[in-house]
Amino acid sequence: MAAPDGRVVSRPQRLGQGSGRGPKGRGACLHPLDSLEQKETQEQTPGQLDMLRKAQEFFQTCDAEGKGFIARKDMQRLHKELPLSLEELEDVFDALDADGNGYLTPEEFTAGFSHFFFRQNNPSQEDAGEQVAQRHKEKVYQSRGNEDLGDTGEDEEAQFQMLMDRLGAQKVLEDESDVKQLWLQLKKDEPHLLSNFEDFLTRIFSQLQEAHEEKNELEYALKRKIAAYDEEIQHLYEEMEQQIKSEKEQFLLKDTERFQARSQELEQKLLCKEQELEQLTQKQKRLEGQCTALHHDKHETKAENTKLKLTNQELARELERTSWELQDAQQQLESLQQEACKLHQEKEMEVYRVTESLQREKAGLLKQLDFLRERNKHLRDERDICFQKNKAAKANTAASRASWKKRSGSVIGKYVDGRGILRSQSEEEEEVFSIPRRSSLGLSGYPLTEEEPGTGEPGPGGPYPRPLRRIISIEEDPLPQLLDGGFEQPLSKCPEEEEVSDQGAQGQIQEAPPLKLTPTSPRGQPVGKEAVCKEESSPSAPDRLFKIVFVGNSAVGKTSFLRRFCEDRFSPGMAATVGIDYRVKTVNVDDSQVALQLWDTAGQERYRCITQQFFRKADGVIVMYDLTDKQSFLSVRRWLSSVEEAVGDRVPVLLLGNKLDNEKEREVPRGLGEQLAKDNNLIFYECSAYSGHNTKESLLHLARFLKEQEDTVREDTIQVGHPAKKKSCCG
Ligand SMILES: Nc1nc2c(ncn2[C@@H]2O[C@H](COP(=O)(O)OP(=O)(O)OP(=O)(O)O)[C@@H](O)[C@H]2O)c(=O)[nH]1
Ligand SMILES: [Ca+2]
Ligand SMILES: [Mg+2]
Repeated sequence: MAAPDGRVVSRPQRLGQGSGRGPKGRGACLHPLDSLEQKETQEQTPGQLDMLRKAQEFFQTCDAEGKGFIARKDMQRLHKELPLSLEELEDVFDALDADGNGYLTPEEFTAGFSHFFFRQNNPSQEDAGEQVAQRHKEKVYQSRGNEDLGDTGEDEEAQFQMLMDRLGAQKVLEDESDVKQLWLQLKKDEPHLLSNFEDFLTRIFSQLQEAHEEKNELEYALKRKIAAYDEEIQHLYEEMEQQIKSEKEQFLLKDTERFQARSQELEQKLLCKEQELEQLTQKQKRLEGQCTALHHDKHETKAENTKLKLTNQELARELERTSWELQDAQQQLESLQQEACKLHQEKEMEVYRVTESLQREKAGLLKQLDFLRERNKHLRDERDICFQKNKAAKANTAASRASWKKRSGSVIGKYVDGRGILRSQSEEEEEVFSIPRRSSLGLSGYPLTEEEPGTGEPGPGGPYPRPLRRIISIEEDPLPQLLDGGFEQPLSKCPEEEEVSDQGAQGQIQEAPPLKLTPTSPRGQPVGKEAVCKEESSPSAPDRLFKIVFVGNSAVGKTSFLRRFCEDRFSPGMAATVGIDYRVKTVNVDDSQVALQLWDTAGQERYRCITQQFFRKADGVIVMYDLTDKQSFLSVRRWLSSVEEAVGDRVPVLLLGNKLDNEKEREVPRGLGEQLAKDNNLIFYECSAYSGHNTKESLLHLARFLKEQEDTVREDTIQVGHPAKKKSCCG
């Protein structure tokens, strides 16, 4: 080991000696050498390391500037220091520049150093150097074989490794074993061929090296290309990324915009909804408030209701109690009213009686007075005549006197019942009628037949007993004595009148035929004051009497009408009727005498209850209204119902519209009266008491109707024995 070490070491020493600048350049380039050293330490043997160190020193000498590589001019600078020409240095550089790129890396330099160094030292005898080396090698092998066989193998191994290193086989050969075996074989068997083999190997490896480097270059180019491609791809990728990013951004922008628009829209909607919600909430709150208020009200109302109910119940109880009390009170009141009414009626009747009596008395007295005056005059005349006439006429005068006594009895019986007035009227009258005067009360038209039975005086109506003084009502016949069989001489046959008639003084009164007795008739024959009615006095006594009641409002003209009918005259400014009055009038109806007892009632309200009582026994009723006074017409219905109330509908009714003469002031059209009459089945006339229009016609119509009705009843009673039906009076 020492020998190869020494030899290998010697060559660098020489080189170092030759250059003499080893230590100087050594410190200039440490770094690449350090890396080399490390590598070499791992792979190279110590001899090789030594040589490598030498090579490195030389490399640093060449690379004076410490660039890390040696350029061609660096090598040419060694021309002065080395015993080599410029061309030779050029050749060395070219030989060392294995990859031919124009500069030498430390690896290239180190690899080619040894070989070239030896050839440099022996440029003319290259083979000789090789031979020397060969010999040296052989010597090494021999010494090894001789000294230690084990050491020989190792040496050979080292030699081979060196060769391999020199050739740079590690870079191109993976398995060195075949080459090694062949080398060993050749060394053993043909050592002279070894150098050839080594040359061959050198060439091979050099070519291989070249190929390898080419490959590396290609690889490098490829790598660069790949890098470029990669770069391009990267670029493209980046571009694409950029594009994608921008697209994405654009999309995002659009999306965002859309989203924003949408969100704005939604926000708007939300706002709207929120407002609506707010409104609704407010509404709800309001409603809730109302609800609460209502609830509260309801409660209050309920409470109030309950209270009211209780109050109501209390009130109802009170009402019931009160109504009971009221009923009691009413009953009491009713009884009191009835009592009062009764009292009132009694009082009224009393008043009426008194009034009537007074009136009648007055009227009777007046009439009596008239009559007596007449009689007085007549008697005076008679007396004068008597005195003047001779005695021959005396008998005649006596007869006349007897006759007077008899008539005057009847006549005075009618009018006079011993009235004191007569005396006061005239002394002569008193002389003539020396009758005791009595006061008498009665209705007007009452035939005053009352007479003291004890009076010796042959008074009027002498033969009858004097009846009790009383009020005549329609229910009683006012002249019963006249209808008596005992009464033989009716008023109409009064000798006075006869005489007057004879004498032609009055001339109007006709002698009535002898009274016919009609026992079948329930009615007496009336001889009322109006029987003296001159014009209407019928030739014969009436064979029937009808009582007719006259009603109607005050001032419609009832009294005027009766006056017109009975006396055929009209006096304006009549006083209102007081109580009740009556007149009798005999009329001729279909050849029979009918006496009409006409009851004139007072229309004033206060006499109504009296009037009412007169309906009951009436045969007919006349209801009168004033056709110039609407109110009187409107009252007709009330009058009709009063009549109906008292007698039902069995009595015929004559409806009269009076004052036809005053057409200007008419207020009730004729049609209304007609309609009312038609509706109530009445006889109807419009008349005038003033002009006398329709006064007789209307009453005759009623009288005829009553007569016919009575005839029918009579016939029915006799023939069939059934009650007759009421005839319709109108039409
Ligand atoms: N123009 C005119 N006036 C009349 C007529 N009939 C009566 N009068 C007047 O009417 C007024 C009342 O007449 P009366 O006959 O007293 O009336 P009454 O219906 O009897 O009245 P009471 O007795 O109160 O019920 C008097 O002034 C009459 O002159 C008539 O036909 N024509
Ligand atoms: Ca090179
Ligand atoms: Mg009257």
